[in-house]
Amino acid sequence: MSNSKRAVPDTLPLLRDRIDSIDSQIQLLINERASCAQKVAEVKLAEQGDDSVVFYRPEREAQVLRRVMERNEGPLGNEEMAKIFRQVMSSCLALEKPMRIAFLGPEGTFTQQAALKHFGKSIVSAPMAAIDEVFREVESGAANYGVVPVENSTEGVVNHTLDSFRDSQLKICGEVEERIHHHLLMSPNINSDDVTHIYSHQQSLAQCRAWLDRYWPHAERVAVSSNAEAARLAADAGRNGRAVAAIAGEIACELYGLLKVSANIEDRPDNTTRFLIVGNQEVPASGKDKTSLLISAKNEPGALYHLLAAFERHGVDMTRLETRPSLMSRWGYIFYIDFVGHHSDDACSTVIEELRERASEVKVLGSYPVAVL
Ligand SMILES: C=C(O[C@@H]1C=C(C(=O)O)C=C[C@H]1O)C(=O)O
Repeated sequence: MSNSKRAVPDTLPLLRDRIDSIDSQIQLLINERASCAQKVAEVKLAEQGDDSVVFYRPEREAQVLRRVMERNEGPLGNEEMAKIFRQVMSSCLALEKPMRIAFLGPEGTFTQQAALKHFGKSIVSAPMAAIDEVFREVESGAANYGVVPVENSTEGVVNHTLDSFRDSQLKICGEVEERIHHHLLMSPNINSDDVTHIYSHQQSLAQCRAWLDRYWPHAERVAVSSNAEAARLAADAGRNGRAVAAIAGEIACELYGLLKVSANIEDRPDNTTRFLIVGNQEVPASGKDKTSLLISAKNEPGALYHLLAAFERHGVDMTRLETRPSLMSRWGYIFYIDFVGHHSDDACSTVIEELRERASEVKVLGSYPVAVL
């Protein structure tokens, strides 16, 4: 006992020396990596030319991160290690020019959180007021990519996002999943007993419905444009002595200086939202991909059955099917289908060909790497 006590002051400086020396090696290696990435960028510039050059390669980044996770032996966990490499790549890419990423804002939304998770922190993030504005910002070239929510495990599909693909030529370049934790937030200068209204986005109110019924049955639920906006309104109200609460996530809580009165109030502990990355790029196969299609079916008996049969015939695994009204004809429908694989894979391209024979329109919204983080 007394020996090990005496050993600590001797080993602590030694361990710290060792850490210092490892850090300087890591730093050298990171810069060596960054120089390599710069050279890759020069090659891309020479090959593609000034105007059309695309530095960001989603399939390559997914492969790098998957390899990091595969070879990881700990003690750091796979995801933790991948997050570190995520940021290293983000910094390397930003050496060219930080990418401008439009997302469903305002500042502090889960979509912003998803954008940072997918691209790392070395980006310029551009909050947009609505999902179709995110699409427009990318279509006009003002932003390199956009991030929009597409489905939540508790509340289902985000219709605005699916509908935006009807008239857009943008491609899906990636997906990212985010565990969604909601908190009840209030301004520190109000009394929770006085609260009569709870603000949040309609999706978040729905994801906390049972909790609200149980603990706040008499508070009026007010749907606003985003949960970050709800947090901003609650902070504003608090400054004016009005007792309003908000349901929002961690970054909105910090951003608006609110007090977390109840944490993790979502009804389902596995509450997860999936987001899509949209851009102007066709992403080559990464080895583990997904494809999204938009299909306008002919209005005839068995139309959906025949579409689905093509997947079964060629052993392609369909992961999602959503239906939206077509708007072109009354009671006509558009189907959104996700399946495992890249549209250039043999089985997938055969399925797409067969769907084209049956449907009035088949639009490949994109093939993209399955979310790594
Ligand atoms: C370096 C490259 O360009 C970018 C940077 C990457 C990286 O830092 O590893 C990976 C893919 C691209 O987004 C590349 O294409 O290899």
